[in-house]
Amino acid sequence: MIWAGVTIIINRHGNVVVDWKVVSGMSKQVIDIQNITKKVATGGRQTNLEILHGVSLTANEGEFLSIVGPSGSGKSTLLHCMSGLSKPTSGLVEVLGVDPYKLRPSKAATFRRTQVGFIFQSYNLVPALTAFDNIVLPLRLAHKKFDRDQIDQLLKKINFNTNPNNFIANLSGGEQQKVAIARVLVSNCRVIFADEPTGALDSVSGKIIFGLLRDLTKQGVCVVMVTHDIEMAARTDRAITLRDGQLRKILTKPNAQELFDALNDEKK
Ligand SMILES: Nc1ncnc2c1ncn2[C@@H]1O[C@H](COP(=O)(O)OP(=O)(O)OP(=O)(O)O)[C@@H](O)[C@H]1O
Repeated sequence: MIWAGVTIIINRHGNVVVDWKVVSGMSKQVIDIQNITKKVATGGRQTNLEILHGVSLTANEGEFLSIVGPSGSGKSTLLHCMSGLSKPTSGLVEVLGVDPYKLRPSKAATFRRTQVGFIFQSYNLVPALTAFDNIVLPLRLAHKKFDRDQIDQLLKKINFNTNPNNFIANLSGGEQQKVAIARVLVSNCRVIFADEPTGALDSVSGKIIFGLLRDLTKQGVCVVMVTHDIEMAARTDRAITLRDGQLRKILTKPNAQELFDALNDEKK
């Protein structure tokens, strides 16, 4: 059904999915996932656990999208499937017009290095390198030039108040998270997937990081962020709620109360 420029889809679980692809005057669609499921093998038994049950979603350039939901609802799994890191069991994924699961390994590596950025819950830093070398690693791999002063300025901006020549093991959790964020901020990618990017940060640093991600969206970058922080999700353009591996609600320009109610309703 197409209504007022928006496609409304009822998926096989009876959930309403809003497809913004055709909204008039909106910017270009950069993420399109259709009806994805994800099953994983569990334990020693030959049984599969289905974590995602037919999730469909699109996002546009310059859009800040948040994914909220209770622990274990499938947020990280969805982000990994969307971003090309974990192939869904079924369904379609397109990022920047490309199905990342159909790329040859070398092309997939280039795509991940140059077009999309990831801020992982577990930071995914290289322990044998310093903070600075971790930040510039993707740039070096892509043979891109970088300006040391600009990186130092960025580190100052995000309150990274320790020596960037320190090795990762000698940094606090929050400092490691800032390194992971800085690595993505300098990469000039067009889509950023962030899994609880401010989870280990003090509230001032969290606000600064959110502001920097918001600035990137103003330059056309699409940011997809998993978060437990309702106040932060309330400052994104669109929030989706997930429960038991299903997309439940899509809230455009949500406010904190709406989000709280949406998550609380799900518990009833
Ligand atoms: N490889 C796996 N094998 C077995 N179970 C898994 C696997 N990956 C995820 N799960 C389970 O799937 C569910 C969803 O996990 P996921 O990490 O996506 O949830 P989440 O919403 O991101 O949780 P949180 O908010 O706690 O980070 C959880 O119950 C988790 O234990």
